[in-house]
Amino acid sequence: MRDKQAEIIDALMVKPSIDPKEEIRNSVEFLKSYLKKYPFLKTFVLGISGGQDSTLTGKLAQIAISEMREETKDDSYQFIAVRLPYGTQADESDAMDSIAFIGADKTFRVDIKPMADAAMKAVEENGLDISDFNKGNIKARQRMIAQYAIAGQTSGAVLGTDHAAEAVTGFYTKFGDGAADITPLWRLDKRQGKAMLNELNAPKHLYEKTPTADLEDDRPALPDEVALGVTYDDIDNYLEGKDIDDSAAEKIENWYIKTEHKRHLPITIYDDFWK
Ligand SMILES: NC(=O)c1ccc[n+]([C@@H]2O[C@H](COP(=O)([O-])OP(=O)(O)OC[C@H]3O[C@@H](n4cnc5c(N)ncnc54)[C@H](O)[C@@H]3O)[C@@H](O)[C@H]2O)c1
Ligand SMILES: Nc1ncnc2c1ncn2[C@@H]1O[C@H](COP(=O)(O)O)[C@@H](O)[C@H]1O
Ligand SMILES: O=P(O)(O)OP(=O)(O)O
Ligand SMILES: [Mg+2]
Repeated sequence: MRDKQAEIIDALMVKPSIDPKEEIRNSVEFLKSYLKKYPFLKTFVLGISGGQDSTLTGKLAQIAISEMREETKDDSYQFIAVRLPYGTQADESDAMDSIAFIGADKTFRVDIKPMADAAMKAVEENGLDISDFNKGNIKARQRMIAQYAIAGQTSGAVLGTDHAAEAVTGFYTKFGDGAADITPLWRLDKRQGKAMLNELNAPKHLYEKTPTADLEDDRPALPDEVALGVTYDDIDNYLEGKDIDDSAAEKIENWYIKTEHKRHLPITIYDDFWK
């Protein structure tokens, strides 16, 4: 194994293989133990896009919340699924299938288009042209603003969907979808998440679909693998300690090094990870 590969696997705590049933239970118990530690927290809030990661995170959260309700007889424990389209969303039906599979207690819908467009316009009044790529990150941050507003009103915690196969390349918007209170998938790679959804009898089309951040107007539904220049198969094999092509391994390591700043809180004078 490459030295950097061993370092990354250690940092992201990825296992070479998992028992899906066991990891489902670990995640649910983790979420429940957090609610028990902080009893003022009554809801989990999560954006549901219709993709693999939010489907899995949402299902785990709903199981945890349902068990809490059952065990405590406190009906204020609720899972809140949040639809966050930018105007219309081409794969809206997948998002609705995901919410139906999760069996979400509540579903809210916030169209982020007016607020994202207003933020763009207000910044552009300073003579700056915001690129379509940068606008994509504004959309991701507006989604997180909406989720925190809902959590603030419902004694909630915001869940994030970050997992090892995204964390390794820093493939998320800093303080956008990268901002959350609890990340139940952290440690898992993409195929391990798929195996857990299979175990949970999720509709196959929700975890066999092509992963996309779908943030750009000019390149709708751009596959993550095209944006990254490396496949999730390679990323998963790398994270599971297997040998992959040197060129793919180098790409992954370059992404990891370039995005190190995203895996830390704001840098202070005492930090030295970047030196
Ligand atoms: N999960 C997903 O699929 C998903 C979701 C959202 C975004 N994305 C992708 O993630 C990427 C996000 O773009 P990005 O990474 O350019 O934007 P970003 O906003 O996440 O990070 C860039 C910002 O980080 C800061 N920064 C950059 N280098 C730094 C450094 N060395 N030290 C400290 N701060 C630094 C700067 O403020 C810069 O504007 C895009 O490719 C987008 O498509 C993927
Ligand atoms: N369109 C969306 N509606 C609700 N929630 C969304 C939407 N797009 C993204 N999200 C949330 O952000 C994370 C990260 O998305 P990526 O597809 O990985 O970029 C996603 O899991 C949702 O929670
Ligand atoms: O985060 P999601 O749910 O949108 O999944 P994916 O990243 O696979 O699109
Ligand atoms: Mg997605």
